[in-house]
Amino acid sequence: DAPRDQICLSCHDEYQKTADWLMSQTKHRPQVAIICGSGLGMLADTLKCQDSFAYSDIPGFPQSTVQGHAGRLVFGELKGKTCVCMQGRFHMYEGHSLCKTTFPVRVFKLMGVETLIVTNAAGSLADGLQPGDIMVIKDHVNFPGLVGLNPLCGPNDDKFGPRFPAMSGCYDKGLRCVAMEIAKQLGVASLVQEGVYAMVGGPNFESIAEARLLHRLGVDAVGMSTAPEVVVATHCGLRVFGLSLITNKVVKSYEDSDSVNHEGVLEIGRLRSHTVQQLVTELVSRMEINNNNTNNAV
Ligand SMILES: O=P(O)(O)O[C@H]1O[C@H](CO)[C@@H](O)[C@H]1O
Ligand SMILES: Nc1nc2[nH]cnc2c(=O)[nH]1
Repeated sequence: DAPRDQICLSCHDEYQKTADWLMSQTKHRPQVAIICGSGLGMLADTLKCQDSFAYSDIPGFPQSTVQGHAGRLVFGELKGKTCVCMQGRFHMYEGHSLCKTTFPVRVFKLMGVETLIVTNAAGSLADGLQPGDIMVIKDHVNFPGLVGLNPLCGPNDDKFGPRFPAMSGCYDKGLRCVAMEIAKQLGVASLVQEGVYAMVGGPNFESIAEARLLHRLGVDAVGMSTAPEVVVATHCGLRVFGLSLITNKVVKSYEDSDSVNHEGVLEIGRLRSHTVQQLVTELVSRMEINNNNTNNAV
C-alpha cells in the first residue's frame, strides 16, 4: 500500500471535488449528516423530497461491501432540516484506508453540514444493556487510534482543523440530554441509556478473553466503526451525536455456548428500526441550526 501520508494527500484533493460534484447534482444543502449503521439504513427512508446517489456514481466515494449497508447517499428534508444520510458506511476491516473510511465526513463539512449523527450496531458488555436496547454514546475508546491507526495521521490539513485536536466532550452533551428527554417522551426510557463505545478493528467478533478485557476496562458496548468518523468530525468542528443499537450480548463466559453472527445483528436492526427512527427524527426536529437560541433546542 502507498505510505499513509500519500493516501491522505490523495484524499486531500478529492474532498472538494466530491463536494462540488454533489452540489452540482442536488439543490439540497444539508445542515445535518446521518451515518446509518448495520441494518439501520431505513433512517434515510424518512427523508422527504429525496435526491439519492449510488456510492458507485459519486467521485471519490468508496464502495460499501457489507450486508446491511446499501451504498446510497440520500439527501432530503426531515422535520424542516435539510439532511444527508449515508445508507451504508465504510469500515477499516473492509480494507478501506482510514482516510477513505472517513472521507464522507469532510465532504459533508465542505457542503455546510454542522451536525453529524452516527449510528451503529454494537455488542453489549454492560450487564444492564440488553439486545434491543439503545445506547446513547457518551464517549468512545478508539483502540485502533491508540496505536496510530488514525485518519488524522499524515500531514495535517489546517483548513479543516488543528494538528492536535481535543477529543474530550466530542459527543455533544446538549444533544445527549435532549435525546434522553425524547426517550422519556416517546415512552422508551427503559430501552435507552448512556454508555461508552469501544471501536475494535474487526471483522472477527471478540474472543471471550477480549470481551472480559474490554469489560474490565469499563467499556459498555463494542463495535467496529464510528470512532474514526467522530475523530474527523470533531477535528473539523462538527457537533456530534452517536447512538448504538445493542444487537447482542458479547460472550464473556467460558460456560456460555452462545455466539454472535451478522444475521442476528441485522435482525435486531429490523426489530428496533422504528424506535431508532423516531428518536433520531425527534432529535433532528429540535436542532437549532446555526442559531444561538438555547430555549428547549440544541
Ligand atoms: O458499526 P456498524 O456499521 O453498525 O456495523 C457493526 O455490525 C457489523 C458486525 O455485525 C460490523 O460492521 C460492526 O461495526
Ligand atoms: N466488535 C463487535 N461489533 C459488533 N457489532 C454488532 N455486535 C458486535 C459485537 O459483538 N462485537
